[in-house]
Amino acid sequence: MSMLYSLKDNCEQALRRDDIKAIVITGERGKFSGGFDISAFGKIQDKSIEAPRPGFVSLEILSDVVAAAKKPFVAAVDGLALGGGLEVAMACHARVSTPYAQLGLPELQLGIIPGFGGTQALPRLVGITKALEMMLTSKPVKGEEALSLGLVDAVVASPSELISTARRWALDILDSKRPWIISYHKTEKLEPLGEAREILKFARVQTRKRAPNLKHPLVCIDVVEEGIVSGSRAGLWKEAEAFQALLQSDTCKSLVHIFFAQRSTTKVPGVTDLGLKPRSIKKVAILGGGLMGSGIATALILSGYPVILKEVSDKFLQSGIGRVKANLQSRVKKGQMNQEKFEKTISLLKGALDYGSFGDVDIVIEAVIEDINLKQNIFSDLEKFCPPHCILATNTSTIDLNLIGEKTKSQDRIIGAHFFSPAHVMPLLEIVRTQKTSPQAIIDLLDIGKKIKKTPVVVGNCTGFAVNRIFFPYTQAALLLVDRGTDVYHIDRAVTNFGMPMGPFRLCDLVGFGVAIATGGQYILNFPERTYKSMLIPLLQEDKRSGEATKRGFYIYDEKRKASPDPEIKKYIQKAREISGVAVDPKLTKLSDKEIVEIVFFPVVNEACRVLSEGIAIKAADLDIASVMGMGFPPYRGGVMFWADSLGSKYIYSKLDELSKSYGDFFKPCSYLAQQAAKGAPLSSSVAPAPAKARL
Ligand SMILES: C[C@H](O)CC(=O)SCCNC(=O)CCNC(=O)[C@H](O)C(C)(C)COP(=O)(O)OP(=O)(O)OC[C@H]1O[C@@H](n2cnc3c(N)ncnc32)[C@H](O)[C@@H]1OP(=O)(O)O
Repeated sequence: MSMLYSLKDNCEQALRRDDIKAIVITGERGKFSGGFDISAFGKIQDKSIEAPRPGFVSLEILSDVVAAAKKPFVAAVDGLALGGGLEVAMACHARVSTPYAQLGLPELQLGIIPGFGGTQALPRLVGITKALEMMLTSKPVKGEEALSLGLVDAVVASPSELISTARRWALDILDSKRPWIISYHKTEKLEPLGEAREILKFARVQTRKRAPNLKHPLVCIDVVEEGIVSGSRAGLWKEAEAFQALLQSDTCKSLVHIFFAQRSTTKVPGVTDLGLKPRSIKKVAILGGGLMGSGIATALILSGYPVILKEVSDKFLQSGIGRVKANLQSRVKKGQMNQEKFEKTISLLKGALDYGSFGDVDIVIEAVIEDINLKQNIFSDLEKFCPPHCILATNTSTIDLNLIGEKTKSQDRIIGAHFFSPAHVMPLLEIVRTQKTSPQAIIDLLDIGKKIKKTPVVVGNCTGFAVNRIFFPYTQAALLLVDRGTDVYHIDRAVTNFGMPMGPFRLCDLVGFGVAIATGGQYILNFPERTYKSMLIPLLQEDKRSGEATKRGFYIYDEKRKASPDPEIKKYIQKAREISGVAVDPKLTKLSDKEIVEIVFFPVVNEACRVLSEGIAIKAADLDIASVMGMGFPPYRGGVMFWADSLGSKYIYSKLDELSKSYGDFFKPCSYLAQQAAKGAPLSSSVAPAPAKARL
């Protein structure tokens, strides 16, 4: 906040001083500004600091001091100019940037709208369509594009020329050699009113479709409209008031939590605080060219890692390489990659049918089928053929790492690198450590994760690790409901309306029942007391309905992969009930959406509590990130634990307790949840790590 006051003081002082003719605003160390201090949001929300009065920055400083100044202001932009940073730059009379500068208004991803005049200045500089696109997607533009859009006035070839060019530009404005432009008064880029209204209407329709649960993108559109219809001064007022109101919203609180939670996943006590440096990884080997292996290979070569892809036969190898090529081709088709980059990237991939070229690999990632014996043999081979420093990683999604490494003496370099399918697209990387995994191996994998642009979450070793373990009860609860009378499609609708990308049954179809049954087997083995055994999936599977790949599962699929409900499903449900001896419960046939969401997600919360209290997850915020990035839990609800805390541990405990009395131990609240509820404490309070022997 003090930064804003000093900006005002410095500007006013510069305007008073006779020896200053013009002002250049720039940033330090190659960065203009990342915007308003997001950590202050929480302090404003809990009232430990006072929010600046509405309009203090946008009207009193940027509009009335900077834009209205009698001396020219020019922004010299290098590196990032985001949010409030870009808004300061847009208040200036011109902007000069470097080619690599990134300019954007990403406030919407924090649940707010630009609050320092951005909703008014940006449409006037780049037109309404582009301004809305930049704000609604939160995506920045680079120097050259900013120049072609009119967001900056000049791009210098190198950062060394930035300040001198900006100074010259400011003096040229003073000497009337260049125009003196007040962004808020510019109108020529604004589309005529009728057209503007059409653009805004279209944007509203799209926004409602894309984010039906979110209000703030619509508020942003309203505020832009106010400026177009009633002038930028009115727009600035409306923006200031809306900004203050949105700052207090649950959506903003949740998204700010996600922002910091995402950045805190790389801070692992006892690992990242030891002063270790990541070792250089020059060569990676991947075992298995299936869906996962080829996705991982794609992610790695896209970030410049040379990769050897090993398969058991030439046929499998060629199809693995083919999959990687197809992944890259899809980028070429979307215009995200040119042919030259394609050739360069694919040249980093080499195929292998034996371990001959493994003598100098720095990390191996095993991605073969989930077969314990096979994995054990592979790891003992790896120990023979790879150098002693080589990290031995497995992409298993459920199997205990201690079992996988049982036949080796390399337990310190065995680690889990659990990617999510499709691995080159999904942002999460679950890094699994055992009691023996060395901190250096974790540091190296964290570094690879950062380079391939994944968000890593470091977790302990157990069946299902963190993500799969907490989401297993999700499908289980849904099956329990269906067995007792709730409609399959109502469950999927309720869960999708809540904000998940798809409901549990549509997800099952997508993943395929083979995987669901295999994972289920692991759970029955390891957590028998809380695994719900429905016959529905095995019955469907028996009838060759295995999900989307077979065009039939809980839904039926047309040629374009469009899913439609299938009335036939009732037949299977009836049969499943008969086999299990389960009766329809009339209460469960008419549940509200809210009740469905609670019954499906509270067991997820319960399992997340176990994962946390057993020390599998380091902190609750990691589970929030795991749920958002691994399963698509809506980020604007803050992740599974944050959402649970917004409802309260007491409430969740009482609901689960009630459900367990009617429907069994599947719902039984775990001791950590019971203990937090008894204290009335949040579930995300820090927990003392479980004793080492409790961890696998
Ligand atoms: C009124 C206005 O309209 C309101 C606003 O301006 S809201 C703010 C708008 N700005 C943003 O949303 C930008 C948010 N920041 C980012 O997107 C990214 O941090 C970035 C692109 C600036 C840099 O990314 P990257 O180089 O990967 O570094 P990253 O790890 O994210 O950030 C470095 C550190 O700066 C912190 N940080 C970055 N931007 C911050 C901000 N605006 N406020 C507070 N802290 C910030 C991060 O939390 C992180 O802290 P840590 O080292 O303690 O974990």
